[in-house]
Amino acid sequence: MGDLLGPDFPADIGLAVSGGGDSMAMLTLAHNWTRAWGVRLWVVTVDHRLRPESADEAAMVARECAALGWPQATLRWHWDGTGNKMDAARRGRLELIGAWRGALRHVLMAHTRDDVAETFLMRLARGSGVEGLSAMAAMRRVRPLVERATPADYDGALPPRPVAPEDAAARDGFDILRPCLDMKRAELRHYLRSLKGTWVEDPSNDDPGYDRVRMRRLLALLEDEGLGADSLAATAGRMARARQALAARARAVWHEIGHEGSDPVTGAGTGDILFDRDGFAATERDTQLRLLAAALQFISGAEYRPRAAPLGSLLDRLLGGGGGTLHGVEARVLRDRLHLFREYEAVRDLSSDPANGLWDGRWRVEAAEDAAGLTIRALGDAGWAQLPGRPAGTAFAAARPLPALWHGDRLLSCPPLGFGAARATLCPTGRPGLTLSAFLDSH
Ligand SMILES: Nc1ncnc2c1ncn2[C@@H]1O[C@H](COP(=O)(O)OP(=O)(O)OP(=O)(O)O)[C@@H](O)[C@H]1O
Repeated sequence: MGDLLGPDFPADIGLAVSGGGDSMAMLTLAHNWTRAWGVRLWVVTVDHRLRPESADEAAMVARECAALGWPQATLRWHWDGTGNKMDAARRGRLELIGAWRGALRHVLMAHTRDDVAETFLMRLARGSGVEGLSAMAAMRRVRPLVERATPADYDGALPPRPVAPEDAAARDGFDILRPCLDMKRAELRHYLRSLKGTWVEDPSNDDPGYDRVRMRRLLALLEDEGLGADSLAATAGRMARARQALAARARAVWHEIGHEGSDPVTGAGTGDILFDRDGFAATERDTQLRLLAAALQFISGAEYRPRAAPLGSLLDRLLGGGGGTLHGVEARVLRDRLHLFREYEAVRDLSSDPANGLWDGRWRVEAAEDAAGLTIRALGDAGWAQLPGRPAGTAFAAARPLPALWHGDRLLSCPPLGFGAARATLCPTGRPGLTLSAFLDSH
């Protein structure tokens, strides 16, 4: 655990505990560990309210935490009935935990080696490549989705809040740590049983309607044939290392042929990504795809990598001298460069108050004067027409999606083009100062 947290780990650590065997075992392990290290645990349980027993399960976690002496909160989730239920629950859980965690920098989750093996099989069934077959990392950064928010519907204790919204803890999101990745589910259960610990069996873990449950059953059959969770997880681990090597190669190519966030002529920060056309064309296809996928996610802030088929066809079009849009990004060939910028359609209707967090999830815009009555909207056609002159080097199409400060219909400022007195800070995927190079690292 200490290895995962690093040498200067904080005194307060979050723990996501569902009441299932894995996370109850993690709670017990962490409890014993804290004795040696003087760490305080803050436990969170999300009651998804999808099964009648879920409230009792959360209450069981609350009782166990009270007995151990750790503060616990139960956050209630409301499903709006849209999307895939399990996927929606997982996202909703992360959002609620993000709002709950306050100033906590780390939240521990009890994913196990079996989870890695099941995920590997699920991805194999979809024909995934190195990316999808890579084992989940022991640490994953979650970007700040709901800065400064407090969960609306909860019981129990909330961790300390950040002192100011500008605090790094509030700004940079938090890390999910997975200390049980090298442990097997059976080991954790054995550990709990021997300590006479309590846990609940979630009946949906036996529902063959779920892919994961079917893979768990398949894994049990494979295990009998000598192809078990250990070997699958080991391969997934090797895939993760291969993926890191490929990412390192992409980063090296990026440093040779890439240009970030700046207008080719004025140097102003536009958040666009450009590649030298010849250098890009001379790069091997895997790296081209990796760079393109990273650039699309970096610009749009999308949580997921674009799908392989549309990504491949966008790459083919670019290599053939054409362009296209994907993932909320427009890609074009511009003389000797490939130019990727935010798709105007994706931001055309976004309007926000300068005081209200990030515009388009990636721009912080500060007005020079009193911001009352001002809005941030895309420059658009109307803003372009109000610019005092043609911005040197920025094409109309790439300028339209840039953030601008408006007073009604009057354009006051478009900071990325150097027009007006407002200031803008680019925060790709919600993180100020994130570079594509660093993004490729964690990608
Ligand atoms: N409802 C929840 N409330 C709090 N944390 C949760 C919840 N569901 C999952 N988690 C966290 O995410 C981890 C992985 O979730 P997953 O759904 O894969 O759980 P699992 O493998 O069934 O584990 P468990 O037996 O602990 O429920 C859990 O071990 C736990 O740390």
